[in-house]
Amino acid sequence: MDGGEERRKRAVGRLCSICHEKKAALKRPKTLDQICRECFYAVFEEEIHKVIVENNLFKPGERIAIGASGGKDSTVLAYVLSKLNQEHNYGLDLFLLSVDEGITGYRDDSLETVKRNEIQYGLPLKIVSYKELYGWTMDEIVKAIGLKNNCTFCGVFRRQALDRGAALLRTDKLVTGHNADDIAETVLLNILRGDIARLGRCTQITTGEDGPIPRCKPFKYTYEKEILDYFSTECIYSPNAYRGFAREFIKDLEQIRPRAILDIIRSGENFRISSSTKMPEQGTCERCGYISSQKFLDVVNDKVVKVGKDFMNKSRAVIKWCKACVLLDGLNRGLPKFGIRRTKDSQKVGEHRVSNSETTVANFESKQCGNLDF
Ligand SMILES: Nc1ncnc2c1ncn2[C@@H]1O[C@H](COP(=O)(O)OP(=O)(O)OP(=O)(O)O)[C@@H](O)[C@H]1O
Repeated sequence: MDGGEERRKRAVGRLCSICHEKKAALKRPKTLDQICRECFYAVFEEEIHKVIVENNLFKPGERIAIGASGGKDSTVLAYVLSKLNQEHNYGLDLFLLSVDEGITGYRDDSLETVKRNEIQYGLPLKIVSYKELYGWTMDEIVKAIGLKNNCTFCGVFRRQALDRGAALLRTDKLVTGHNADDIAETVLLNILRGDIARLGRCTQITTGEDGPIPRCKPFKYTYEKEILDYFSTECIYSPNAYRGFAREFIKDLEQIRPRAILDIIRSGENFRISSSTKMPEQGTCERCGYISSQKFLDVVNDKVVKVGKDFMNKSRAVIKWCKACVLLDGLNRGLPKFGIRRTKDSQKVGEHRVSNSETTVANFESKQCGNLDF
């Protein structure tokens, strides 16, 4: 093609800026390049491969659980990861891991998608359910607690359920389909909540290396818009989640300036956390015995106890419980708001205190749908 012909085709504004042959089918939000579908698939997969290699996400021989919700992100992740694993000989053993929260009309539908993916991609599937792990479905929890705080239960239980499922599969890592938009939203939410500890963690591509199972986000730099194979299913129990407002805000910013999503992630990455900032404790829950990478709560009869204080001079024993156990205990005792309600005693940002006649819990954070630190 001579220069004049090429310019003419470009002037039409419809030719793929990569192959210069086919009609452009979409405009990439990151680069604003107009490209054809075939080139899009190729660059999309190539970028994920680059992220995996440059960040040393996997080692040959590792067993990897893919958090498979049946939504668009994790479905695309399962497909792309199994493709790249074969094409580039990563040498990974891949598994689909699904958590059934027990949400009728939502997760039961998307689990059908995961079951289809099991067959299509030839990846073994493990499903763990809230009912079998905690004795409650989300439908039952919502009946007990209402719609306001149910996202806290769902987020805390899901996080632990994924860890437990990954342990059952004996996997070395868990990957999730969190994308660039999710991470930008989380950066904003953590800033809005003044949660510096989580802000530091939420932009890391791999987290929890000191916990039960490291988690990776291969889609950290991938725009939601570009994650195709779309199965848009918004959770029926989270219509008003605070995260939704952050999401809308990010979408508005993206309209004005498509790079805004990557810029917010970069801002989060560049925040420096002061060495005096107190980070959440990690360890083993003394109730369920499960290692948790989440913040632990100190529970003492009738006493307000702050995490990290010296307990030697206290007369009664301190029990360290993970968040899932505190929430579950509240549910089982008919106190569904236990571990959630904010009281006027709470003074620090993000510190919630819940009291009843037996127990007092400090430093407990109520969060809306989606963990703020994944
Ligand atoms: N029930 C679940 N079972 C297994 N993994 C899950 C489940 N829910 C969420 N995940 C994992 O966490 C990631 C982020 O979940 P989130 O609920 O934010 O959904 P999302 O951004 O809509 O992603 P998706 O489109 O994959 O559902 C998912 O991509 C998936 O890897």
